[in-house]
Amino acid sequence: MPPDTPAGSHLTTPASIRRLYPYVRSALPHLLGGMLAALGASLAALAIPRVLERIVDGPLSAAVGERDFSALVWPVVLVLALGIAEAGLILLRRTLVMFPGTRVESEMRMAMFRHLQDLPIAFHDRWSGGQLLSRSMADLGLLRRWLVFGALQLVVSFLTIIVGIGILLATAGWLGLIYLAGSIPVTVIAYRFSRRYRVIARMSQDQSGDLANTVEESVHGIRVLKAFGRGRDALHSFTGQAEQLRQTEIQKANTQSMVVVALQLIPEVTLAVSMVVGAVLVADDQISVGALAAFFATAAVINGPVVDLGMTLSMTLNARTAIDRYFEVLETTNAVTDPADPDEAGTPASEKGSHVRLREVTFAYDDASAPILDRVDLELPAGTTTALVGLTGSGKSTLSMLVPRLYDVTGGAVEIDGADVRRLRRADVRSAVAVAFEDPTLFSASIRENVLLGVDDAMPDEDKEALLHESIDVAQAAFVYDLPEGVETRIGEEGLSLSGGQRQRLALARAIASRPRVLVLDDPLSALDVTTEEAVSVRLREVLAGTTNLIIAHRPSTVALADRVAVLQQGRITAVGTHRDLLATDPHYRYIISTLEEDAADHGVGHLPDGDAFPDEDGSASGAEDRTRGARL
Ligand SMILES: Nc1ncnc2c1ncn2[C@@H]1O[C@H](COP(=O)(O)OP(=O)(O)OP(=O)(O)O)[C@@H](O)[C@H]1O
Repeated sequence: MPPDTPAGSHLTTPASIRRLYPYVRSALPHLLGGMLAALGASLAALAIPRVLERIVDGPLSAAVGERDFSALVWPVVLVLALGIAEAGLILLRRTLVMFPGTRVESEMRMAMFRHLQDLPIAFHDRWSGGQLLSRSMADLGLLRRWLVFGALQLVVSFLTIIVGIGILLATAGWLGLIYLAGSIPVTVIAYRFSRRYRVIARMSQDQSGDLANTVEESVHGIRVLKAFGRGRDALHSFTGQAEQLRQTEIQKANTQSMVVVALQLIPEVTLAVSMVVGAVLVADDQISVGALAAFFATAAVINGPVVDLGMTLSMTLNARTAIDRYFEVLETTNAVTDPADPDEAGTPASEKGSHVRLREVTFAYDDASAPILDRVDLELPAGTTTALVGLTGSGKSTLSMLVPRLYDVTGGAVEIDGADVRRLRRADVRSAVAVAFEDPTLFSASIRENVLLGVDDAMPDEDKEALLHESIDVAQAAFVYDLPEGVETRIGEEGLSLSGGQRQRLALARAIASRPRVLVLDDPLSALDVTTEEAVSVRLREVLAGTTNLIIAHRPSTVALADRVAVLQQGRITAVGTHRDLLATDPHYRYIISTLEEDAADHGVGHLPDGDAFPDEDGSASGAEDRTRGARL
């Protein structure tokens, strides 16, 4: 969810808009050119009445009297030229601003995407996808339309009104003053409208973000909704939100309509009053007929921007809301950053991977009152495999995410080869540590691209090819060769066209392919059937032997992959040892294992592999005896 007090809401509209400067800087010459063209068009429109005045007071009366129209030719040509110039300048304005407008939109969108990629997981925990989607798509589209049309229109309208009233005051005396008086209620109405509309515009754009989020969640979770027959409930909740948005839009339209009506009415009333006063002034010979005609023609030119003011202002306020919403994301500071003077990544402790140490690590989520991890001490010697076990919700996944610095510790330190991960470049940490998450997310790309995601782009193609097939082989994901285009097959959105076990094996292949010095596997075999699990385990053991591994285990068979086990209980590591020792000495471990065994038995998976067993510290197998004890306890 976005923050409660939106950043930028305290700013005035000009101050909020000024934040666009870095993005529109390069487009400013074009935008200013467009503005000058629009202004030129307005001036041309304002000049036409002046020519009309001369025609009416001069050649027209003579021409009508003498039926000789030759004196009208040049004035008419001038009016025509002014009209053509106005049209040409409008065209020039559109041409000048169109291209830079789309460029600004696209650059702002890319900046947002870059920032979203950079922001830590803690940010994404708080913000919904729909809100981010609507800010990077709908809001920026709105902003572009305002930049190429609304912003220019606002400035040009404002200047046209000022210059037009100035002309009226200078040329039409009392009539000019009447028009000026009419502009006072216009200003008051426009000001009150702006205050009210701004609040509704914000509400509407936030609600459409929430609606986008509901659509995204329902589409994402369509299987669950269908399976539980909850489609109707989802529709009901969607309808509620859509109705709320509709009501806000109606409120918005009503507010806009009222101001449009007022802004239409006031100039008309002003003109009616002016007509009466003008007739009296002409009758008293205080002004000429030509001057009266010029007054009405000028007033007609000014009335256009006045009547459009409601639309121009609402566009500007919508754009201001879009700017606020955009910068709320963009101005979110990243707490997980590269240090200004990063240390060089330490030399790996051994050829078999890095030495990882969690030193007095404490961690609390942003919105949590109590820490999840409390002064955790854990060492992962190079080349070893440690299984992390604990009851559900004990903080295993949380701990695993501290190693690649997806979150920063709130106390203590995570060290890789003696270096605090916060002192290293994030790219160095992430190339040293690979993670396969419990929920294997795959991208809408080919199998090859998904598996080689973490592989250095500079690696020669033939090495990449070998790595791809080796990783697929280790993860027992040979099913990919049977897909229509083998490893080039594109998998659907987030890999939904694959089964859970297939996705999990590809995620495992991806983690293995990046050849990390530290491999973190969050319950890597949870979606596999017994046979596949055994096959993967056999091959995985070979890979694990060459790196430092932390495996979160929810099945006894996953524990069996490890040399040693660490027990997480109430935010602390309470015991570390071999499975055998812990079974003998640690009651909480015995309890966990018996729970895991029961779960495994209930689901017919996760049994200890045949002919294999928990290795002892010296690598020897502890055998069936332990399994029996584990199961019994
Ligand atoms: N993003 C988050 N924001 C706030 N709290 C969270 C977040 N993620 C997890 N938690 C909380 O942290 C605690 C530990 O969660 P975690 O997922 O690390 O446990 P776990 O041991 O991996 O659980 P499981 O075995 O069920 O996967 C839980 O109480 C959970 O509610």
